[in-house]
Amino acid sequence: MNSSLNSRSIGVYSKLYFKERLSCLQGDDQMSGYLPIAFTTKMKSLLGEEYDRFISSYDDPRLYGIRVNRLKLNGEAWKAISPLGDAIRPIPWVEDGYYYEEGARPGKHPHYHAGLYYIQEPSAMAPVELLDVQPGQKVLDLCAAPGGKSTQIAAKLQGSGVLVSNDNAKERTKALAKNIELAGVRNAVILNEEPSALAPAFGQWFDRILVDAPCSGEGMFRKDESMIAEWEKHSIERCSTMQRHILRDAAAMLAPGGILVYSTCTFSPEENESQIAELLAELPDFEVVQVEPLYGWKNGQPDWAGEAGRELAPARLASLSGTVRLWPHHIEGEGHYAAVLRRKESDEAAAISPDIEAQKETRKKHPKGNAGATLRAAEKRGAQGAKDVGKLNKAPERNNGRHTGRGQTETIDPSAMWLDFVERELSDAFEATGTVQCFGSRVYLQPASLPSLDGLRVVRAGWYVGDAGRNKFEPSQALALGLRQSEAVRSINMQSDDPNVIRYLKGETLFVEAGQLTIAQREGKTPQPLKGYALVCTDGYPIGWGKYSTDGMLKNELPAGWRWM
Ligand SMILES: C[S@@+](CC[C@H](N)C(=O)[O-])C[C@H]1O[C@@H](n2cnc3c(N)ncnc32)[C@H](O)[C@@H]1O
Repeated sequence: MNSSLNSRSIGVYSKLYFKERLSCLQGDDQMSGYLPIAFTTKMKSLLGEEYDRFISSYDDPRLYGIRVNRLKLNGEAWKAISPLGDAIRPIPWVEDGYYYEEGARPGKHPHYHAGLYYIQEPSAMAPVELLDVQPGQKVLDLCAAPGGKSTQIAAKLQGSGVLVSNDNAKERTKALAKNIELAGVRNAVILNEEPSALAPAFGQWFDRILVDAPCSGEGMFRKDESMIAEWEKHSIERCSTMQRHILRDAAAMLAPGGILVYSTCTFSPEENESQIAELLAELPDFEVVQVEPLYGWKNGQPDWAGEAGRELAPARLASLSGTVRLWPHHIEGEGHYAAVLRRKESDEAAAISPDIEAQKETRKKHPKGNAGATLRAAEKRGAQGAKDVGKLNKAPERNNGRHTGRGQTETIDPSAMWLDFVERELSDAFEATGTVQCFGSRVYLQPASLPSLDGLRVVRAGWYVGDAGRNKFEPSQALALGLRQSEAVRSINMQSDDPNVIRYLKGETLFVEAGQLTIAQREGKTPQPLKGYALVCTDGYPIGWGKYSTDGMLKNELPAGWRWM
């Protein structure tokens, strides 16, 4: 790589260059004319004669993608009920991913509010496809907000196993939680932590880890012009330092034989091949799993790995060609990079001769990224075994006492109230998995076998099913969206083009004939009265709760933050 174009020179890039027109471009509206000169100069040097094709792709219209949520239905079933069904094309690298046309506005359809799909840039769907997630596995999505890839992972898990979704930005975890709940995920835990805090808590616990790293975002310039302005703020050098630390902590949590996918939406080699080369030099028990560059994807570039690459044995350096680059001039999608890494099984690791010298050198240079130390701490903690998550110290217990009227206080047990709700309001089809965990009056179903979350910042300790405050159990929106229609005792279904659906989504009260309610029959139990919670559905998929009263009124229980805007 040309040394005059390293990350330091990018730092010198000045705002004066921003939006300056490149002399070679014609036409006033061309986006390529607004790219930072430091960026285009560097790309020219990297791409050589391919550069012209690359840069003209910035003047192509941006692409729009949608991924059908296979936790709820598959692509064929969705196409059969969706007005978008005829106007979409499959994205070749993702099951049930589709391109849709600009102006289709899938976010403004009731199916969006039922969590039937996630709107996601087509290339951004690639990393999870490479992660090879299988039902039952323990999966960590380390940089997860706003949750596109977490919801994709959850669909691969099909409700079994555990998804731990983490992001260190508190504000962004709100969108993460909402998207996971909208998708109807039952087996996720959402955390708001630095990776260095997670590694000691989990040890080598995960079968699969996704590091969708914060990056300089060069691959998103066409999709989102604001990324160009962000580019200077998140300089390549700053990003690559962050990535190095995140990747080391992630590596410390991968089980032997496990797979870690590292991905970015940027082109800079410092954030891509160099990161992987450094990791390979430092951790001899990690290897690159070769990805076949199908669909117009291109090989990673070992010769772009820079200094880190020179420290690697030739075969390990060459293995970087098995990482992939998604170029906007070769595929219908934005720019991405992905590397699939595997941690060798313990017996394989013992047999390899580590690049010891390279490892020592790298540790000297990046003392904070010392995965070995983190790992030792993690192993120590792992040996303590799982503790009762009820001791989690982030959600202080509220006073759940209530007066009995006899001068005594009776303690309300939120978990008993949940079980009572299950008994009364959910049908025989409902099968709860996980353990009931209560934090204050909030009740969660937590995936079994999770290590202790003590001391961690927990956003959701599992599937948030409801709140037992105010002397009654109120089912959550997350419960509604995670259920199937048949799992509720009472439900009402409306076609998505029924104006009452939008009225409901806007928070209005509906009037419903008793005959429109579906009441589930339960074996050996007296039939439920018409009055009570009803799961409101569109085209057979839940969108929230209503409370039915016998005068035909369906009181709207949709929380304000979930309403149609
Ligand atoms: C590329 S975005 C992730 C997009 C997400 N995977 C998705 O598909 O919706 C990178 C994320 O990394 C988060 N992040 C930045 N530094 C982090 C760190 N040290 N630990 C964990 N997350 C971090 C950012 O807040 C941001 O949400």
